[in-house]
Amino acid sequence: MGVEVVVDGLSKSFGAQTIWRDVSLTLPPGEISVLLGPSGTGKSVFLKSLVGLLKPEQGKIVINGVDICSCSEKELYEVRKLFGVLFQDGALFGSMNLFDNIAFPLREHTRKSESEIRRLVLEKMEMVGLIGAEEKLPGEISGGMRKRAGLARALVLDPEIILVDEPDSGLDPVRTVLLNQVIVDLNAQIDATILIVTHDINTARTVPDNIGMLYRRNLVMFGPREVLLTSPEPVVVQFLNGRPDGPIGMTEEKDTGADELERLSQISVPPMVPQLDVSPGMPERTAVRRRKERVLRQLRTLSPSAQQEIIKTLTPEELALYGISAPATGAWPQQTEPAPQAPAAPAPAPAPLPQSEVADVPRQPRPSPHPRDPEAPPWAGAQEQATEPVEPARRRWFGRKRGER
Ligand SMILES: Nc1ncnc2c1ncn2[C@@H]1O[C@H](COP(=O)(O)OP(=O)(O)OP(=O)(O)O)[C@@H](O)[C@H]1O
Repeated sequence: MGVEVVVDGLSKSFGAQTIWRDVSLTLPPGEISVLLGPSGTGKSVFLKSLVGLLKPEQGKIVINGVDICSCSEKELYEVRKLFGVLFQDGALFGSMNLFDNIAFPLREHTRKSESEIRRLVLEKMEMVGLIGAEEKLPGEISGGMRKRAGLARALVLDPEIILVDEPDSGLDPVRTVLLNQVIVDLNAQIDATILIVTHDINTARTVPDNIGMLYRRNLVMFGPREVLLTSPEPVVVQFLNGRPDGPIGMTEEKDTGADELERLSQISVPPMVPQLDVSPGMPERTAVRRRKERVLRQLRTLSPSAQQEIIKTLTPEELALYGISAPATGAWPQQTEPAPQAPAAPAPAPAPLPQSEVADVPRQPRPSPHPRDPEAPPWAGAQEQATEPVEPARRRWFGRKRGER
């Protein structure tokens, strides 16, 4: 299984330009996560920081117990072996055929025999559907094939963490969906921890287990996909609807008028769509089961709308197993804490949760479109207000507090 990546209080600047500050998140092992954000918010800088190509000024990135922000070069070299990276353009050598491009890391970093290299390269080419294209040069194939070749090369050293920078860039919507399917199938086969940076709304809605968003030098949120995909935060609503009006402008520093925010608060988030399933014949994604257990343990800490979406996906057996009662109108599911461990023998299944009851649960109140503090980002006030009814203790739907695991 892939390894966990713990990012804690990370800040990165270039000279006087702060790219992002105090970013904390955990990429759960073996799960697929997506990082969204408008152009220029530092998503690529974040990926490069994760592999140690850029050094953040503050914070930690802990992988297998090693903080790669403060470790020795030797330790960093070892940790880097865990990564496979697919860059935006595939980063293929134009003068090498696909076979040699994909074999390159094996020839550079291992002492494997040519016959073993051949076996491994063909295995990865098969995984991404490129068998038969071994002799092609990068310039002779489509953008989608180049991406898949880049992915095969990222896979060839059997990484436990795969970083994918804008897999959709330069691809038409169909090729993007096909590449997304390859990534989901790969996750099922090798169970690697995957982080995808993308602008593509469809990718964000259908591929990941978890989603985060960078905006105005902050990580707005990071958590189970249901949290962001049902969030009424103006920046999220604008992004997911691809609208010109809202806090995101052509320049990052755009000031959003109260009228514009008010208008945006009337627009609903698009309904959730199911995650991409694995292709027929592929193994199941074990990450799905692990994620479900993890998310159910933190269910009561999530936004009501996210809870509602998660509960909709549960079978009656799972509702019984996790002690989640069907939400009566106006009430949220009650769950005893600490979250229950799965009992040895499942309790008898209750009657199925009536769909009408799930649908009737009121959505969380829309936050005020007016931020409390003119310096604070637009979601800052909204988050506190919306969290209040869920639990008296301090709520965090998105991300983690510093030091929180
Ligand atoms: N090596 C560098 N030196 C100085 N500034 C840099 C460097 N790398 C990135 N930047 C700056 O960091 C900011 C964020 O860049 P980055 O490429 O990470 O954004 P992004 O969110 O990935 O954008 P896009 O979605 O358009 O690819 C930009 O202003 C960019 O100019």
